[in-house]
Amino acid sequence: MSAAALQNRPELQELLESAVVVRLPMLTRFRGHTSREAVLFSGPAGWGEFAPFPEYQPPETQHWLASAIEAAWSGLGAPLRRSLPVNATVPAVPPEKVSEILDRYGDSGTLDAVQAVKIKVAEPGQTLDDDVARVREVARQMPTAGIRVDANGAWSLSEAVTALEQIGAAAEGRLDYAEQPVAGIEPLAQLREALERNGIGVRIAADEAVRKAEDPLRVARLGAADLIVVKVPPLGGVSRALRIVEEAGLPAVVSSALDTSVGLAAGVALAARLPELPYACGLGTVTLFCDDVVPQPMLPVSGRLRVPVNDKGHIAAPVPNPQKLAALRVTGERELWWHQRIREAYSHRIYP
Ligand SMILES: O=C(O)CCC(=O)C1=CC=C[C@@H](O)[C@@H]1C(=O)O
Ligand SMILES: [Mg+2]
Repeated sequence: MSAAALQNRPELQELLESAVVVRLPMLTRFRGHTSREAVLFSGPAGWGEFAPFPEYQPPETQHWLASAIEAAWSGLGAPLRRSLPVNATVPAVPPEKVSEILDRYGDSGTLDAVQAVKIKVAEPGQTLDDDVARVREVARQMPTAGIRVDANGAWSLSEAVTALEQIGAAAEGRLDYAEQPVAGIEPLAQLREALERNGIGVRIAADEAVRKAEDPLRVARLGAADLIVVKVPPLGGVSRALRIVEEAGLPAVVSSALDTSVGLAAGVALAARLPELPYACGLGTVTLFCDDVVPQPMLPVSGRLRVPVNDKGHIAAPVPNPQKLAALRVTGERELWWHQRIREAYSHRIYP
C-alpha cells in the first residue's frame, strides 16, 4: 500500500488498478434505465462504489468518487442502530404491474410491515391520470402504508398544484410528502406557498435541489422544503452527508443512488449513524435489479434492512463474490470509458 493510501488518499493509479466495472440488468425500467453500470474499488477499509449516472459530468462526479474512496479507504463508521425501516419503491408502471413490484418486498404475511411506499410519477410520455391510477392502486394494495411520490422536478408550478391535489385524494389521506415536485430551489419555495394558499396540505421534500446544488444547504436556508432527501454518493460520502443533515436542521430521508449492494452500504451507513431517523429509507432498491455482485444481496425483509457490520463492529459493505464479479464485469470500451471518468473526477477532487 502506498503512503498516500495510508493517509486514506489513494493515488490515481491505485484506484484504477483496483477498479472493477460491472453492469447489472434491471428488472423494471427505472429513471429511463434498463441496466446500471458501477465501478467497484477495494481498499484498505473495504469495498466502495463509483456509479454516477452516465450523463453526470465533473465536478458533480467528484462527489461520487469521494464517497467511493471514503468507503474503501477510510471506512463507513460505527452504527447507532442495527436495522433500518425501508420503503418499497414503485417505478412508473401501469396499475396492473403494481402487485408484481410490491411482491418483491414481501408476501401476504410480511408486506404489511412495509411502512411506506414511494411511487414514481410524472414520467415522460405518461399523464396525470396514469399517476393517479398507480397511486390509487398502491393505496388499495397497501391499506396502512404511508405514501410518497417523486416527480424528479418534472412538473411546472401549476401542474404540481393540480397533480398533488388529485394524488392526495388517490392516496386516501396518506400522502406523507411529494419529492422534488418541481425543479430548482426557489420553485419549491413558491410551490409550498401555492399549496398553502390552495389549502392543499402536502409536505415537500427536496432531492435534486440538495444533491445537485452547488450548496446543499441552500434549500434549508430558504425554507424551500419541509424535509430533505439525502443520498450519500452525490453528497461526497457518509461524513459529509452527516454534516449536511445536521446543518440543514430538517428531517432527512436517506435514499439510495440505485446502487449494487456494495454502494448501498454507504447509504445504509448514513441511516445507521444519523441520530434521528424519522422516515423509512429509500434503500430497498436492490429489489430493482436482476442480479448483484454479492452472494447475499442487501434485500429488505419485512420492510427492514439489516446493517452489515464487520468483526470490529464497523459498518462494512458486503464483499463481492469473485464468480459474480466475473459474470457481471464489463471490459473493453466501457471499462476504458469508466477509467476516463475516474481520471476526470479525480482531477476535480476538492476534498483533502
Ligand atoms: O428513494 C427510493 O425509494 C429509491 C431511490 C430513488 O428513487 C432514486 C435513486 C436514484 C436516482 C433517482 O432518480 C431516484 C430519486 O430521484 O429519488
Ligand atoms: Mg428523488
